[in-house]
Amino acid sequence: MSLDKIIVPLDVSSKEDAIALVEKLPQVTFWKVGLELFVSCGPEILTFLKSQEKRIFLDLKFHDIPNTVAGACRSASRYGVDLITLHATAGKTALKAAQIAAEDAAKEAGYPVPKLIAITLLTSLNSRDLAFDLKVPLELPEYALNMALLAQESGLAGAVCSPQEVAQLRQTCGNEFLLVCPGVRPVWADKGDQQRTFTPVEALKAGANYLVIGRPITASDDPVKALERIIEEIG
Ligand SMILES: O=c1ccn([C@@H]2O[C@H](COP(=O)(O)O)[C@@H](O)[C@H]2O)c(=O)[nH]1
Repeated sequence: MSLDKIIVPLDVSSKEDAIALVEKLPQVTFWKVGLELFVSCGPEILTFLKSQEKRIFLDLKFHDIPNTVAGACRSASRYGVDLITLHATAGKTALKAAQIAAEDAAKEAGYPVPKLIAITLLTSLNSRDLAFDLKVPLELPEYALNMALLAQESGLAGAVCSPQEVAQLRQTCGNEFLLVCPGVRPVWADKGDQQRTFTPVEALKAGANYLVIGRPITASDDPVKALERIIEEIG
């Protein structure tokens, strides 16, 4: 069912606002907790989501030295979350250490091992940003693919990529590799700061496992209708 493929970010600044959104959209089973909410209310929001039997994408995008990234993934894996993000640019040693730490911690806590997924290149960046600001001498699709392969070679379950790169990553990384796509915009929605977008239908056709769709739903005057419209479009 298409609703199972949609992850909605709780990009709000308080636990009360987050709970109100979860209650407004009871049909959503998979929620994303990102930096804004986690920094303001901490793990309490994870406890709430677990109590509602929701799946949790903990999107804190860890990026640090191997010992620190592994420690963060160890702590995060004790909450029983389903997905955790870290930046592929932390490097192979950090990604491998994070995977081992997550496996050990989840087992100790009695939870299934969360899937670690690596950020390839933020969907708010375009080719110009990559070439001129970040001074990366690779074409954007090649860079994103290299980051995904780095994650795969390090034993991670998947990657976060723009829907525009998902077909290439799916072809190279195979069907078992999880591809989670933010930067998804129905034609009627504002793109905001997202640079590399596809519609929900295009992203799923290209091979995405999950679509992260935030503001088109959560910033809409009627989030319930906006979600229904997206589900209808996906069919
Ligand atoms: O490359 C990335 C990685 C993460 N995100 C996160 O996804 C959502 C997208 O929200 P929208 O409102 O649909 O733009 C947001 O929480 C980001 O932190 C991303 O956009 N791109």
